[in-house]
Amino acid sequence: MWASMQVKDTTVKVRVPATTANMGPGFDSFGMAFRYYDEVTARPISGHTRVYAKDEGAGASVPGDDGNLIVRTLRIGLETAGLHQSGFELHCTNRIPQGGGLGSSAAAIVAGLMLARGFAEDESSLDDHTIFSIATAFEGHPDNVAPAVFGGATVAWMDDKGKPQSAPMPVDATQPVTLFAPPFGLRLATEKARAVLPNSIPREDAVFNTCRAAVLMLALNGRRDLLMEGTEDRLHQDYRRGVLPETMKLIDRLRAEGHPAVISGAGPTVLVLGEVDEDAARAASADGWRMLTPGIDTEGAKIQ
Ligand SMILES: Nc1ncnc2c1ncn2[C@@H]1O[C@H](COP(=O)(O)OP(=O)(O)O)[C@@H](O)[C@H]1O
Ligand SMILES: N[C@@H](CCOP(=O)(O)O)C(=O)O
Repeated sequence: MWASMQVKDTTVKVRVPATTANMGPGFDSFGMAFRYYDEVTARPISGHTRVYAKDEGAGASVPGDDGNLIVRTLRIGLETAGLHQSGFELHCTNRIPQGGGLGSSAAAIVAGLMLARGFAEDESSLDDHTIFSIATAFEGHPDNVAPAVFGGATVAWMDDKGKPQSAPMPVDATQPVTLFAPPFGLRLATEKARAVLPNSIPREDAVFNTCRAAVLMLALNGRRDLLMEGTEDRLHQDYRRGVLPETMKLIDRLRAEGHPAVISGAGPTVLVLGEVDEDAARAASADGWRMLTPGIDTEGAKIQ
C-alpha cells in the first residue's frame, strides 16, 4: 500500500505579490503583479496548527487554525506531493488588503502551495504550472493567480478542456502604475462583486471588449496614446457601480481628467495605468484613498 512521507523538518518562508486583475477590458484574463507582498513563515510542530497573523494594512482577521486559507491550500499541496504532517505554526505578514481588489485570496492560496513545495524533498511535484492549476481551481478564475505565481503582466484563460493556461503579456518595462487603496470601510468581498454581473451581454458589448482588450495590449507595449481607449470596458465595471459607488466616482473623475483609471480586480481599489498628477492625488487622498506606486513585480511567488 502507498504511504505518504513526512514533511522536511525545517522552516519555510515564502512571499507572494499583490496582483491586479481585469485592467479594464480583460475580465477574468489580464493581470499584473506588484512589488507589494504578503509573507508567510511556517514550521511543522506537534499538536494543533496555530496561525499568527500580523496585519499591516490588511485590516481583517483570519482564522488562527486549520480553517485558515493558507493552511487549507498548504494541505492540498502536501497531498499533491504525497506528504503529511498534522500541525504547523505559521507567522503571516498580511500586507495585501483583504477584499480590496489586490488579489489577497489568490496570494493566500498560492502562499499555502508554495509552503508545501518548500516542505517537499522533491519540489518538482509542485512546479509553477501545477501550483497555477491547483490555485486557479481553488480561486475560480485564473487572472490573479497567474501573475501571483509567474510575476509580471499575464494573460490567462481556461482552455477547452477546462485547464488554466497563461502567457506573459509584453509590457513596456517603464510603464508606470498607480493604485488607490480604499479606506477599510469600503472593502468588498469578490464574491459579492461577481454576484451583480449578468450571465449574458449584448453582442455589440462583446465586440467592444474584444477590440478594447487588443488595443490595451498595444497601449501597454509602446502605444501609450491608446491607454484611455484601451482601458474602456462594457463587461463588468458599469454593472458594479451599485456595489462600488465610491470607486466609480473616483474612476469617473480620474478618467475625465485624462487618467486611464479602472477597477482593480473586483474593487474597491482603483488602478491607474500611468502616473497621476498632484492635484488628482490630493483630491483622492482627501476622500480617504491611499496612493501606492509599488512598481511591477517580475519574479512572482518565491521561497525565500
Ligand atoms: N493572508 C491571508 N490569510 C488567510 N486568508 C486570507 C488572506 N488573504 C485573504 N484571505 C481570505 O480571502 C478573503 C478575501 O478574498 P476576496 O474576497 O477574493 O478579496 P481579494 O480581492 O482581496 O482577493 C478574506 O476574507 C480571507 O478569507
Ligand atoms: N476577474 C475577477 C478578479 C477578482 O480580483 P480580486 O482581487 O478582487 O479578487 C473579478 O473581476 O471578479
